[in-house]
Amino acid sequence: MEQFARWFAEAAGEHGAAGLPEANAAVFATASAAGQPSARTVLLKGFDHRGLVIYTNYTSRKGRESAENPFGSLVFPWYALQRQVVVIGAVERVSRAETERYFTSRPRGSQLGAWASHQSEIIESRESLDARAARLAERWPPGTPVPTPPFWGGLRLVPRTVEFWQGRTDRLHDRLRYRRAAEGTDLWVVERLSP
Ligand SMILES: Cc1cc2nc3c(=O)[nH]c(=O)nc-3n(C[C@H](O)[C@H](O)[C@H](O)COP(=O)(O)O)c2cc1C
Ligand SMILES: Cc1ncc(COP(=O)(O)O)c(CN)c1O
Repeated sequence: MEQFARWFAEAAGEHGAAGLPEANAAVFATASAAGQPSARTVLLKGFDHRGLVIYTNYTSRKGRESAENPFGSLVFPWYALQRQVVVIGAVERVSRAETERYFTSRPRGSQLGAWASHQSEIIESRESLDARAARLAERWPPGTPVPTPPFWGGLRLVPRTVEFWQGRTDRLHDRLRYRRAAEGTDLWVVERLSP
């Protein structure tokens, strides 16, 4: 994760350089128990030695798939830097305390939005969504804290491999894959892959 932190800081412009817009946007892939894949963009909200954390609705497709088949992948497409990071690993839920800390930090509108959205379900119309949001805004008027929905929270991708791709001339790119030496350890084997 130290190497990830270096590249993430460069992408986000934490060294005074101009950062990429939405450097924390990544494509998150999951698969059903039957092995059917699905992918969507999410925002990375934190990372440390334990893994990478995103927040979502647990009843969404990604939430359901990562519960029935607890593996996933995150791809960071930092095109302007000719870089890509691909993380593959196990997916677990973050603790309730960690989710609540994050949910409380979100703008009130987003908090109400999380309650209003039965994410990934078919809805009748935009109006029905707006009407539900309006009812919820009355339930928790300004000044009242919005509780964390029980169906909403963090997912942590615990990396097994992290591949750092750096574009180079003639399609002879650098690809360095960090592979965990053994599950549960923080020892990594670095292997160079053919571009
Ligand atoms: C830039 C961007 C960032 C997004 N970030 C998130 C996110 O952090 N969490 C989330 O649940 N959905 C996020 N979305 C919406 C998802 O891409 C997706 O539409 C939604 O989560 C439903 O996915 P699912 O039905 O595959 O579970 C984001 C979309 C975009 C375009
Ligand atoms: C539905 C949804 N949930 C969660 C997020 C994560 O970002 P935030 O917590 O900053 O809203 C996003 C970001 N686009 C989103 O669209």
